[in-house]
Amino acid sequence: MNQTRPPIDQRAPLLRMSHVEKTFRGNVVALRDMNLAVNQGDFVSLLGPSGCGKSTALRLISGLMSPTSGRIEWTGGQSKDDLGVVFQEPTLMPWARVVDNVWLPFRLRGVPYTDVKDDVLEALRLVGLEKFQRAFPRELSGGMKMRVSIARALVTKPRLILMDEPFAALDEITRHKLNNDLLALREQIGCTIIFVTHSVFESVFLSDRIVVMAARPGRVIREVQVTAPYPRDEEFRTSADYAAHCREASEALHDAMGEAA
Ligand SMILES: Nc1ncnc2c1ncn2[C@@H]1O[C@H](COP(=O)(O)OP(=O)(O)OP(=O)(O)O)[C@@H](O)[C@H]1O
Repeated sequence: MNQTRPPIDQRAPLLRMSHVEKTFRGNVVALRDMNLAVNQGDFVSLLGPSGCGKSTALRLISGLMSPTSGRIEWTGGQSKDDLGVVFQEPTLMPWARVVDNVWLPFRLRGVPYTDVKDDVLEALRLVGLEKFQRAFPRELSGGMKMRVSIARALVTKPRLILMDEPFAALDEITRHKLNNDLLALREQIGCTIIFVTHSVFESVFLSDRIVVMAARPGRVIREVQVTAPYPRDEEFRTSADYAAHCREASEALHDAMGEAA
């Protein structure tokens, strides 16, 4: 099913971080006065130098950690079905078949496989792996393992998918392919994504909003909107519009690095 997304300035609010601070033991201020509003259907990239708090922001949103101060609020409150998470490593269970890895979020909630078989197979179809449902992770390439991880994140149809540098460890060609496929997937299911990356090129290709962060303390210093329409394909990757957005995001990143103490 293809989803139509409202224009970027007309989307309904989903999540808001207001004046969030996170201080770790030893007085490490990972984030200070972090403000971020995410709306339904957004593809937001968090782009910034190493140590600027991108992963900390994701962990706070996921509820794995609590902020030292400030608020993180979900429209309509948060439930356990609201989040899917994809990490840099696919984190699959090596002893379990693909289909059982994707069933995991349901299994953890005590939902039998037979109740959600259609959802599991649909998630595998969306990532192009329906023929590999009986395979074990060791039989798959790095890109295929990442697709399983993405299928597991979206199988419960979460309101928000968090992706922490999911393609950083993959070769360039696989990464481009997965970037293309992720956008196609988003067109089909209309999900909202927060995507952490170090790569200006990847952030411009994927996102409609790039939130540029600076370090020490981690905070948002600028937002770049990528106004190019979707679907985006190889033609966009070689266009003047893409190059112009990459330049704008690079300059913002350069400023962010200059702002680090
Ligand atoms: N559990 C922790 N205890 C202490 N300090 C931490 C902890 N987690 C993160 N930090 C510190 O907080 C800061 C932000 O870390 P974080 O991993 O969020 O940055 P990042 O932007 O995701 O970095 P990278 O791009 O290198 O993954 C860093 O200075 C890091 O050392």
